[in-house]
Amino acid sequence: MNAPQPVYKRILLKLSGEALMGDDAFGINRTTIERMVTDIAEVVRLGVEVAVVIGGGNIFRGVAGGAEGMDRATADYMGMLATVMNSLALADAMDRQGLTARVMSAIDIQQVVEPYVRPKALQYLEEGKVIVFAAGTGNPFFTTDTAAALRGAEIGAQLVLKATKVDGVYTADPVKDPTATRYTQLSFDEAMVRNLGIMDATAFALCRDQKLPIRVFSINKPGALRRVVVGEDEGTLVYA
Ligand SMILES: Nc1ncnc2c1ncn2[C@@H]1O[C@H](COP(=O)(O)OP(=O)(O)O)[C@@H](O)[C@H]1O
Ligand SMILES: O=c1ccn([C@@H]2O[C@H](COP(=O)(O)OP(=O)(O)O)[C@@H](O)[C@H]2O)c(=O)[nH]1
Repeated sequence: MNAPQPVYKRILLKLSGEALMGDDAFGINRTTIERMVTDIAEVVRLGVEVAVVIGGGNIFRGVAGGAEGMDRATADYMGMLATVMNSLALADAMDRQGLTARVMSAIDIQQVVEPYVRPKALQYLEEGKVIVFAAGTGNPFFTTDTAAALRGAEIGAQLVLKATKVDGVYTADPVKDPTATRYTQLSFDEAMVRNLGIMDATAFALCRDQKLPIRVFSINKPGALRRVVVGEDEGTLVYA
């Protein structure tokens, strides 16, 4: 029997910063990042064009305790810099596994990474390189989930994949409410009306307006990314 073929040509993968910690209390866990890259390499080798947006919650978050008493915009810029660090680590791990990765930053930091230039990003994707979008949207008061929606729409991705600690969207936060049940699929309107905390409303609204579906799935489930890419039922689909 032939191996299943990908149903998407181009995807935008959002990796939670916190997931990079693995079981550590802070920072980047080597085994975890290598496992994530192995999963990404598998779908790249299926011929899928992959762009990644990575969060920064494992290092710094503008709204977290460590930022209490700080100016919000300043704290958010620190959060964006945290995503640059994660992006460098991720791209390095990709290069070590034989992928060609390019980091593009939404804020100017040219000695470290190249700036985000849309035509250049499209060219890299066509060449089979993996892009890591750093520094979120480049604006305070936003999140990397919104950056994933924005970049996903800009590069013409067919799907945004949100890889996170939970295995889908639940009726309530499953970490806090053990009676919560998982949706197989739901509409953006439903997700927003029910105020489901899995993603912020800005990200949901942008994807809804652009008719860009999102699939939420577990980052800890080996092979889950490949299953999503070949169209198997995995996690939760949020659709317009
Ligand atoms: N309705 C919900 N369904 C699933 N997860 C939810 C829901 N509401 C809140 N969450 C929380 O959202 C988190 C996933 O978002 P993510 O951005 O990856 O995490 P973080 O913000 O911690 O980096 C999950 O760990 C989960 O606890
Ligand atoms: O467009 C953006 C993206 C991120 N951030 C800041 O960067 C932090 C880390 O990103 P995020 O919380 O989205 O990471 P994740 O939850 O995925 O780990 C956020 O808390 C914000 O402070 C920001 O200001 N603008």
